[in-house]
Amino acid sequence: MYRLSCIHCGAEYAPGEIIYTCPKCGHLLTVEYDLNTISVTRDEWDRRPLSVWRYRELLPVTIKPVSLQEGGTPLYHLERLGEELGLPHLYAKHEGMNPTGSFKDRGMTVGVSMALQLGMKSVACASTGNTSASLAAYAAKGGVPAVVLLPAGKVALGKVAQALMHGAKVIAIRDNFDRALELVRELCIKHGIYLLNSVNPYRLEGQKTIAFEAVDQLGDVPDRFVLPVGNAGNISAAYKGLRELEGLGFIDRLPMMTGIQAAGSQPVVQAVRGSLPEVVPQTNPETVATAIRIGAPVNAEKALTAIRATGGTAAAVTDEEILSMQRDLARKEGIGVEPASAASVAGIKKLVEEGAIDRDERIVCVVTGHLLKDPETVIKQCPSPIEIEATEQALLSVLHL
Ligand SMILES: Cc1ncc(COP(=O)(O)O)c(C=O)c1O
Ligand SMILES: N[C@@H](CCOP(=O)(O)O)C(=O)O
Repeated sequence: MYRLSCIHCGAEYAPGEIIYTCPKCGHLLTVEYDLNTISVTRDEWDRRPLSVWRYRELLPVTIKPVSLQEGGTPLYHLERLGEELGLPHLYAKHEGMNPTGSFKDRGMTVGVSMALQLGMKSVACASTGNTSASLAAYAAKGGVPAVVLLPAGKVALGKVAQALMHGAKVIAIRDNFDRALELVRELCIKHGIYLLNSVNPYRLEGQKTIAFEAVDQLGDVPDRFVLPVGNAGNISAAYKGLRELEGLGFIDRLPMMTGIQAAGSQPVVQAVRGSLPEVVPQTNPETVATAIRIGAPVNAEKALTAIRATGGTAAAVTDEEILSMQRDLARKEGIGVEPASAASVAGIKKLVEEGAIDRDERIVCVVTGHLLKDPETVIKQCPSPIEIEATEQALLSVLHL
């Protein structure tokens, strides 16, 4: 049993209402379960395969879900990087291993299922790339048409390719992501299209399962949970999920929620570090990590609560620090991620250098999207392949043998 409730004024709404913010005060909504009526045990969950749907008692979907087998992603112990940083308990949860290569699939399996459950006939989103790739795939699976709005020229190649190939109507606007989101919100409200950005509280329900899985894989609550922050939905979702586990008595403490942004796009970091009551939007965000090139995060209010209520923190990393960590993850750990994803681990490195982290902490960094999402940024950082004549002599010569 669940209802929608406003995170600000507490007004409650029936689950079937197609609303994204509180009609009374305009603030964000959340899905609230009556935890007393949830009778599942941790043992029951443990007997099911690791996946978003292992946790179905804490998800709002009552129909057969639109699924591409999302979740169940690996949790890697970063042994080499951890040793270099003096962090023996450093882990990465590789969300790039989801069906379309990012954590968005956890949200979309729930979001597109809810679209069908609520009788919606079409779906839409604005995107820096991954949301559109995921929505396009899940809409295809669910048999609903999808419209996606992208900031022209600022979306990584792999993501555009996915949205196009899965058959979404792809529209590139001559402005940034924040404007695309404003436009698509208006479009959806005026034309009865189901909005599947993270302002949709049901979509975030799927994303909270990243934290559930991490706790199950680690066998305990990490001391710190680190996420790259763009629109700030993921950090909010993870915190909400962990609160629910606490409410059910499955865990007895919360990790320090830690958000990492790019130096050129860091409104949440500025609010946290400046102890501001709310996030001040940034008008011209810029970073090589295009996935988190977002100046006006819609979930800022939820994210600030997550960070502040858990004694967490936020940090900004430069593009060079992001790319350097992308290379380190690839070359020292064999983990291929896109730039925004490397930001979480780069942020931990920075916090270690600042002396802000206890080295014995058990730290889970969420690495959010796959290396192949943004091949152009990869190619720019690497030497070209060595082209030779097809002879043994030429081969031995370039190998200095
Ligand atoms: C790869 C990647 N990492 C991180 C983020 C940031 O997540 P959020 O917007 O939930 O803060 C996004 C998109 O939002 C993303 O695509
Ligand atoms: N990085 C995101 C930006 C949109 O965020 P959302 O969580 O509100 O959908 C993307 O991949 O588009």
